[in-house]
Order: sequence, then C-alpha cells, then structure tokens
Amino acid sequence: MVNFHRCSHMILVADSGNLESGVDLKTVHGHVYDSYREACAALKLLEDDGEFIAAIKEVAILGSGVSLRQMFANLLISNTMSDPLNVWEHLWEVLVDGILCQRRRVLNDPDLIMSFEDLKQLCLLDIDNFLRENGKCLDDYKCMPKLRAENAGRFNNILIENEFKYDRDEMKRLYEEHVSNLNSDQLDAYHEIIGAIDNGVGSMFFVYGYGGTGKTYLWKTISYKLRFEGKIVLNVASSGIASILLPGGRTAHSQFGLPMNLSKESCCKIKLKSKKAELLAMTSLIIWDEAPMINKFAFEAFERTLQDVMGDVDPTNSNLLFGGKTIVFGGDFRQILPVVPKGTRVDIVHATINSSYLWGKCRVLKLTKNMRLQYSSDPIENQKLADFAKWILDIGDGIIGDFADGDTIVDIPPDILVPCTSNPIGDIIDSIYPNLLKNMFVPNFFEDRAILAPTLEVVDLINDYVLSLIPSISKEYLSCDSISKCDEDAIVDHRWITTEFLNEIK
Ligand SMILES: Nc1ncnc2c1ncn2[C@@H]1O[C@H](COP(=O)(O)OP(=O)(O)OP(=O)(O)O)[C@@H](O)[C@H]1O
Repeated sequence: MVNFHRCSHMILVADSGNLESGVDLKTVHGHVYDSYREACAALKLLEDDGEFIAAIKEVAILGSGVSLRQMFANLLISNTMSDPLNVWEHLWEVLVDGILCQRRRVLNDPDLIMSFEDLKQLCLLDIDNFLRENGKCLDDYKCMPKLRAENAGRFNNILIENEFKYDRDEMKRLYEEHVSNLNSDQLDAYHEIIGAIDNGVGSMFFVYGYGGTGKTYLWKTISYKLRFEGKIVLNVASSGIASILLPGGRTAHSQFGLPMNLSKESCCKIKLKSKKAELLAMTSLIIWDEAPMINKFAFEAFERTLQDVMGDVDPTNSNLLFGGKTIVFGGDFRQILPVVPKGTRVDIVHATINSSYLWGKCRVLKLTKNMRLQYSSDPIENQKLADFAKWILDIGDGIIGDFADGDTIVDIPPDILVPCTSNPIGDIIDSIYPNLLKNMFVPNFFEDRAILAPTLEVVDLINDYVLSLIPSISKEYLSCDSISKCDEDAIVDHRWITTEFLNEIK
C-alpha cells in the first residue's frame, strides 16, 4: 500500500525546498493543516479526487446506499482521497440513498420527512460504524464533518426519534401565531420558563390559574417554540382526558413509569441507560398539567429518578433540583385533589403537591385573566358568563354559602337547576337530550351535549334508561382499549390484559 503520509511530505518538501519544519510544511496561506496530505490538497499539489467521485456515482447506478457508504468508508481507511471533504460534498446526496426509506420502515411512518441535515448525520453515523468495524472512527478524519454528540443516541432510540418528527415549519408558524396573542400574565410566565431552560440549572414552576385562564394555550406556545427549535418537550397530565388536550400529550404515569401505589420511597420505573433515560437526558422541558390531582409522592419519585438519570450523565447533576431539568407544573387547587382512600380532609391536604418538600423550591406563576370569556361576541352573554365564572370561583375560594357542621351549603340559582319530578333521571335526559327520538338522527346532536356522572354505576343507570327509550335492538361495541407498553419492565405479561378485561374494569 502507498504511504500517503510520506508521499505528501515529500511533495511538500519538493515544492517548498524546506527540509526542516513539519509545522511550516503544513502551513498554507497562514493556516496550519493537521496533515501533510491536507496541506498538499490546499496547495492543489495532489490530483483531484474526480476518479473516486466518478467511481462511486457509477456504482450508485446499480449498488445500494449501504454498499456506497461502505465504499466511502474504505476510501477513508485506505487514505486514498486527497480531499475527503470535497468528495463528501460532491457525493453526500448519493451516499444517503435508502436512508429515508429505512427510517420510514423503522418508525412505521410512511410520510416521514427528514431534513438534509438529519439525512447527512445518519449517513455519517453509518460511515462511522463501518470505520469502527475497522478500528477507526470518523473523528480520526479531522477534515470530515462531525457527528453531533446528541445524535449518537438519537437515531438508535425510537422514543427520541418520535420527538423529532414534528414539522418544524408548521411548529414555527403555530408558535408565531400563538406568541403574538399571549396576554401579559402568559407572557411573563413564558419569559420566566424560557429563561430557566436557557439557564439549565434546574427549575420548578407552578403555573396557577383557574379554568379558562389559558394554561393549555401557554403549554402549546412553549411546546411549539421548543419543537421548532429542534428541542424536546414532554407534555404530560395527571389524567388521560387532560393529556389529550396537550400537543403530543401522555399521562404522567405512562410517560414516566410511575408506580400505581406510591409511597415516600417510590421511584419511577426508568432504568439508567435505558431508552427512556436517554430521552429524559435529551429533554429540555417537562410540562405536567393538572398537577394538584396527583399525590405529592409522584413528584418526589420523579425528582429522585431524574437526579439518578441526570447524575448518570454528569455526577454534578445529582445535586440539582430535578437533575437540572426545568419542570413546569400547572393546575388549579380548586379542582380535583388527590384521592386518598378513606383519608380525611387533612390527609388529602397533606397529599397535595404544595405539601411536598419540593414546594419551597417552586416558583409560582399566576394566570388571572379568563380568556374563555374574552372571546364571546355577545356582550349580554359575556356578562352572564362573567357572573357565572365569578360565582364558581367564589365557591372554590369558600367565600360563598353557609358553613354548617363541616359542610358548606350553597344556594344554586334555579335557572341552572333541572326541575325535578318523580323521575329524576328522565328529567335530566329530557333536559339535556330534548326530543331524543326525533333529534337522534341530527348530525352533531350528541356531539354538543354530555351528562357527567359521579360514578360508573350512575353512568350505567343513565345509559340503560336512554337505551330503553330507543325502540330497536341494542348492540354492544367494545372500545379498542389497550394497555400502555410503557411498563415494559413490569412483571405483568401484557398478553393477559385483553380488551375484554379492560372494558370490564369498574
Ligand atoms: N392568549 C390567548 N389568545 C387567544 N385565545 C386564548 C389565549 N389564551 C387562551 N385562549 C383561549 O381561551 C380558551 C381557554 O384557554 P385554555 O384552554 O388554555 O385555558 P385553561 O387554563 O387550560 O383552562 P382549563 O383549566 O379549563 O383547561 C381556549 O379556547 C384558548 O384557545
């Protein structure tokens, strides 16, 4: 094999007449190159690599992308190219062949779109793998583009890859549309949160606002911004119904593997160096909506887990709040509080997030403007809604009603009560679904109305009553409930948990 290092050295010596200094020989137009070969290339003393470019393009007509990348790696190993970067720049569009198709298959997403930057990175990763099989790596070739550190784990981790699937142009458009609408409270909260992410020392926020003050709108604005910048934001909520309102939302239990039975010592089911741990390490922000609904042990378990996960990346993170991550909780303490079986009022208060030792480190941001009301066009309707919203808030704040024996008695205005006869369920159904038999074929009739019930037994009662009114044979359709695969490490065999079983849970 030709010793290109020595050849290049000799060419430079011959060209410059300088027999002494290696550094001088490697200096071309004031720039010190890493090798004689690169210095030669800069002086255009070597033949150009046209033959290699032509050869690979020729092979590309029949060969697969994999074989082309392997060929390029072999050329690097044998040191045959005078200017590998130039060859790469001429050929990368050929070398990435097949990568997009492969990603679409792996991610099961036939419409996946990848940026040129990501395609190049995947191609370099492949070349790096070939080089490593031969005891080399891309870093050995200083002139070649670098693999971005964050990409090393990303392309092998479907959880991370999924978080990069957002259409960045669309995210940018939505972000710009939303951020220009934020009210002053939302804007203050927005700046605080973004500032903390940039700081990277670990911050905990609680965005406190009653229903309609624009918490979800704020989550969306921040998520759009981070996703358009190519960062990861995980949106979770304490309940499944709230999680579907968040962009890319999931329940906290499923996303973080929180145990069902929480205790002071609980930890999340996330193993160090696992795919989930890699995802958390790369995450810039975690938004956790409806936080007051969950026992404080869940947040404490999550904080310990994050310290472990981030401490594994860098030991100094183990002492930072949430391992150095920024976490934003949100919710309204007037709404549902944690369920403590057979617990007293004191037990429930002790179980909420603001009784946790973490609360002292939490910065509370308040949203106070009801954005739901601002957007009705009818001023009379607006006033009615504003009065109703104030009345609900006053109940929540405990400043309305007579306090008697530990209970508060509140007068409900008659206009929002359903007049009751001897058949209360029938009265409710007549009020919510008037002329049911006639209207049931009207599109959107059921979409615009709902009856909320406190227990599943009452739901069954109402369903049975409605079905008894409809004169045809009923047929039962099972929903397609399935168990989340997040608890992959749990001992439970997922095959035991059938759709029928899930539908029977009361
Ligand atoms: N800055 C804003 N500009 C325009 N519309 C807004 C803004 N903030 C919120 N909204 C709208 O106001 C309504 C209520 O906002 P949002 O759902 O975000 O409130 P929320 O605090 O999450 O309410 P809840 O606690 O009931 O879920 C939504 O229709 C939302 O689109």
